[in-house]
Formats: sequence, C-alpha cells, structure tokens
Amino acid sequence: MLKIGVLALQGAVSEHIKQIESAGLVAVAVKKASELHTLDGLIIPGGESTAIRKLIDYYEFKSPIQQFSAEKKPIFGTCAGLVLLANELSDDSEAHLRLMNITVKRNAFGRQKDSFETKLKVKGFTDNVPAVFIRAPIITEVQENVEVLATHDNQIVAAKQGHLLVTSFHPELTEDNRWMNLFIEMVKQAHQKTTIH
Ligand SMILES: NC(=O)CC[C@H](N)C(=O)O
Repeated sequence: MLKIGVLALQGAVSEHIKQIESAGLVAVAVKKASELHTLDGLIIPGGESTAIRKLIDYYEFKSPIQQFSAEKKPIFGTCAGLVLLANELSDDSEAHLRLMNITVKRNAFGRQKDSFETKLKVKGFTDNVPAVFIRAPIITEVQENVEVLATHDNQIVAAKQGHLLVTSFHPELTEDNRWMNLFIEMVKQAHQKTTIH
C-alpha cells in the first residue's frame, strides 16, 4: 500500500494525516530522516518556515529531502512548505531546500488580510475550491517547467513542477480533498514509473 509521510517537525501535521488516511493510504508523521526511504510521497506542511528550517537542520533532513526529490518522488508543500521548496526568496534571504523553480514572497497579504478564506478557480478542477490563507506567501516568479494552477488577485498561489506541488494556502483545513487527491495521483504515477523497468 502506498505510504505518504508528513514532515512532523512543526506546523499543521494531523490534518494532512487525516486526509491521507481518509483517502485510504497509509500516513506517517515523519520525525527522522531515516524514515524517508520508506515513503512514496512527502508533504511539507504549513507552520513557520524559519522554525521548520531550523529543525530541518537540527534533525539533518536537508540532503535526504533533496535526495528524495532527486528520485522524482512527489513532494507537496503547503504554505510554509511552499516557502521551503522555493529556489529563491524575494526578500533576498537565503532560500532553503531549493527544489522548485519559483521565487516566493513570504507573508505577502497585508495585515487586514492576514488570514482569510476564499474560493479559487483551479486549472483542472471543475468547480471552485475553498482555500484558507494564513499569513500566506505568494509566488512572484515562475521559471522553467512550472505550471501555474491557481491565482488570487492576480497573484500565483498554486503551482506544479513535475513531481512537486505547492499551494500558498492550507487545503488540509477544508473538507475538500481535491488537492490531496491530485497529490495522490502524482504519487501513484511516480510509483508506477519506478516499478515498471
Ligand atoms: N500558514 C503558514 O504556513 C504561514 C507561513 C509563514 N508565514 C512562513 O513564512 O513561514
């Protein structure tokens, strides 16, 4: 059975676990880098990217996650997870995992809109999808091979690059499981590719 891990260093872990399990897959809260090789997909959740980064360094997750990605195993970054995956940060601070061809601006919505809920039109989904934004980042630039999946107020808030999927918002905080289903499809396809030689 396919297994999806949620990086469980800080942030919104249990909601992702519930969505994975309700889709009938095995979910693991990942606390050690040695667990990564047992997984078919990884979710990097929302939280505080600077705090998660400190823990990534402390628990020596950085190169194992980069290796996981090099094997084309799918990774889904939500909110802080998106910040962590970016190649570049717009404030010129040092980027973290540098896996995805995007430039990201942190906390991009002004104070009044610090947190809000809206409905997004998403490429490939028939009806609009509810989205919860919490001190959310935006993608200010996409580079090669990145497909924009959704915008809000003309800002890019969801994108895909091959085996990498990112959202500025928190799909796990809604009852709508379409983002999780999309990620699970990516995991299934990647799994098929590695088992057919
Ligand atoms: N909800 C979130 O994940 C917030 C992200 C946070 N503002 C950051 O930059 O890390």
